[in-house]
This record gives sequence, structure tokens and C-alpha cells, in this order.
Amino acid sequence: METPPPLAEKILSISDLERSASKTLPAATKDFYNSGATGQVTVRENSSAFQKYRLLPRVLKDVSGINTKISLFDREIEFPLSVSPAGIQAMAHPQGELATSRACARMGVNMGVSSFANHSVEQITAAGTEVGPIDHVMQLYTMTDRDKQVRIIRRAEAAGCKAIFLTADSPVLGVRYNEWRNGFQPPDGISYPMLERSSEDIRKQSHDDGFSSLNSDSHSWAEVPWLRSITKMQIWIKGVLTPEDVETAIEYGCDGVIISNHGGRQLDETPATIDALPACAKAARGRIRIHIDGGIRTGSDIFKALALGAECCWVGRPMLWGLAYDGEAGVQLMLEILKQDFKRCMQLTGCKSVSEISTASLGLVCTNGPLARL
Ligand SMILES: Cc1cc2nc3c(=O)[nH]c(=O)nc-3n(C[C@H](O)[C@H](O)[C@H](O)COP(=O)(O)O)c2cc1C
Ligand SMILES: O=C(O)C(=O)c1ccccc1
Repeated sequence: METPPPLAEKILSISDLERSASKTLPAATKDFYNSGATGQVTVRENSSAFQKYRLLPRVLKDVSGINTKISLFDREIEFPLSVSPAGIQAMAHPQGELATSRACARMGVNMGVSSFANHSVEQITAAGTEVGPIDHVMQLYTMTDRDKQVRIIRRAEAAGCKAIFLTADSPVLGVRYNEWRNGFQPPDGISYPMLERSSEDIRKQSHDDGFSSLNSDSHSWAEVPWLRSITKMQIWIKGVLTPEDVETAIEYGCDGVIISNHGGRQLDETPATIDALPACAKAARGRIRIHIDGGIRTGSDIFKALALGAECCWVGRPMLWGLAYDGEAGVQLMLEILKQDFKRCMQLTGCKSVSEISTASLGLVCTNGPLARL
């Protein structure tokens, strides 16, 4: 067997990682991971919308002994970031979710387990826990087979997951031209153990048909009391974009919401999550936890999201690029880049702890005129 070439490139940023990973992945996998829905408007805007904000540093502030930590699920994580649940990680690296879990544990952040993971929740939580303290959450869709859904919940509980992330933005998959053009299917040998689907089962259907045969488009808020009646895990709603739905999540007694448009992969032309965040955070008035994902690629993106009212950010594709680049070490590198970048951003804006990050450090770029204060 040939030895692989040394990792020659210097990876300093998440865009370096994206570039490198996109070269190594097969075209259909790269398209599946990187694309958004329909016209690609939201996937692009998720990242570009951060650019309307500028940072306003306060100078000559003592930032020695800076603390980037936040509390989540009864313990501290190293900085306000975790890894979103994303399916089919074994296409990026054979170790897939096991490598992600180990890297998250090594870096002191948490991880979401997709119900379309290629390893079981038991294996994934064990892999991380062997390395260090880490909390996992189990992502769920509303499924056609309720008994199967209950089995997933019981397995997640037994494996120590702290929360269910109910993905609420996907009664059906979004319009994914790339998948249809490429006839996208996961490669042979890949299974979905949480969904009890073997590699042979998966290859009998398109990804789109497989998704809709497992998940139900008759989902509703009634899912929440049902989940509450069968589990003590926290219940979070993933995919909220409006203050109205924040209010509803509060009425239903949910523990948190993820302001998310599924990385622009579901309904295109939804707002960038950083643009949806302020109204959602305002509606929450501290009554429910507000987290965000979508387009976060730098430390200043994390900083801006916190300033605008999020408690914590999550990243999806950067983890997949890290995995494709170098497995566990690649995901660790991705997290290290974001952690160091966020820390520098705090130091240079003059914020010594996360609680000091507020709109006082942000300005809004106006096309004609000076920076608007928030
Ligand atoms: C390849 C891929 C697979 C995903 N699979 C799931 C999934 O199984 N369940 C889910 O709720 N979200 C899934 N997501 C959405 C992520 O959880 C997250 O919302 C999104 O990736 C965040 O945007 P970002 O990739 O720009 O960071 C997936 C995203 C990608 C890119
Ligand atoms: O592609 C996605 O966004 C997604 O949610 C998903 C669903 C099933 C398997 C893999 C990814």
C-alpha cells in the first residue's frame, strides 16, 4: 500500500480547511456536504450576513486571565461552540462520528449525534468519554415508526445524552439539485445503526425517498408533550427562525431552541440565522436557551452571535471538512482554530469573560453614512 502524502498545506483558517477538504472528497460527496437548497441563497448568506456587523473594541482593558468558558448541561465547556448533528460522517472519514466525538472531548466542547449517524450512539458517546468530559445530545426527526423513535430515545438516554434536539425544519428534505443531478447515495458499506438501516437497505432507495420513508411530514408541536411524557432528557427545538416559534417553544416547556435554517439545506431564501437571531433572543427574554448554527466560520462570527443574544454557537460543515482533511486530528484542528480565533477576538475587543460580550461591542455597517450603534 502506498503511504499517503504528508499534509503539506498550512491550514490556518476554516476556509483553508474547506479548500483542502473539497479537493480530497469525491465530487458527489463534496456537493452533498457543501451545497444548500434550490438557489443557494441562504447557504451563502448565512456566512456573508456576519459582514454587516463590525467590532467596536474598547482599548486599554486588562484582558490577562481571559476566560472563554460557558456553562452548559451542568458543566463548563471550553468556549461557546459545539458540533451540530450532521448525518453520514463516514463519507468524510471511516471513523466518522467516533473521530468527531473524540476531537470534541479533547477540545472540551459538546456534540450532537445525528439520527443518520454511521456509528451507534453507544459507540459515539463511549469514544468521546474515553478521551475526556463531553456531553452529547441526540438529534431526532418525527418518525413514521413511533416504536423505532422510542428505541432511539431509550438508547440515547442509556448512552448518557443530555437532550433531544428535535429537528423541526424538515417535514421533507429541501430541494437539493446536487443530490438529484448526481444521483447521490451514500457509498456501499455505510449503515444507519440508529435507524436500524443496513447498507443494503439504504442503497435500495434514493436519499430523498429514504428520508421520507423514515420521517413523518405529519409532525406538529404535539411531539413535544409526547417526548416529555417518555423521557427526562432536555427537549430542544432545532430549526427555529421566528420570535413566534420561540414563544411557542416556551409555551410547550422546551429547554432550548437552535436558531437554524439547517445550514441553508432546507427552505432556501430563509434569513441568515445571524439576521433571525436578534428578534428571537428578544422574544425569549431569558425564558429559554437560545443557541445558533449556520455559516459560523471565524471567532468573530461566534463573538457577533453572542453579542446578538446567543448563548452558544454550533458548526456543521467545518467539522465535515476537518474529518475529510485528517479525521479526528482534523476536527481537533478545526476546533483549535475557532477557539484561538475567538479568544483573540475577545482579547482585542477588550472582553475578559463571555458575559462581557454585548451589543456595545458591535456596530452595523450602513451603506451611506457612519457605523450605526446597536
Ligand atoms: C452534510 C450535512 C448533514 C446534516 N445532517 C443533519 C441531520 O442529520 N440532522 C439535522 O438536524 N441537521 C443536519 N444538518 C444540519 C446541521 O445540523 C446544521 O444545522 C448546519 O450544518 C449548520 O450550518 P453550517 O454547516 O453552515 O455550520 C446537516 C448538515 C450537513 C451539512
Ligand atoms: O442533508 C441534511 O441536511 C440532512 O439533514 C441529512 C438527513 C439525512 C441524512 C444525512 C443528512
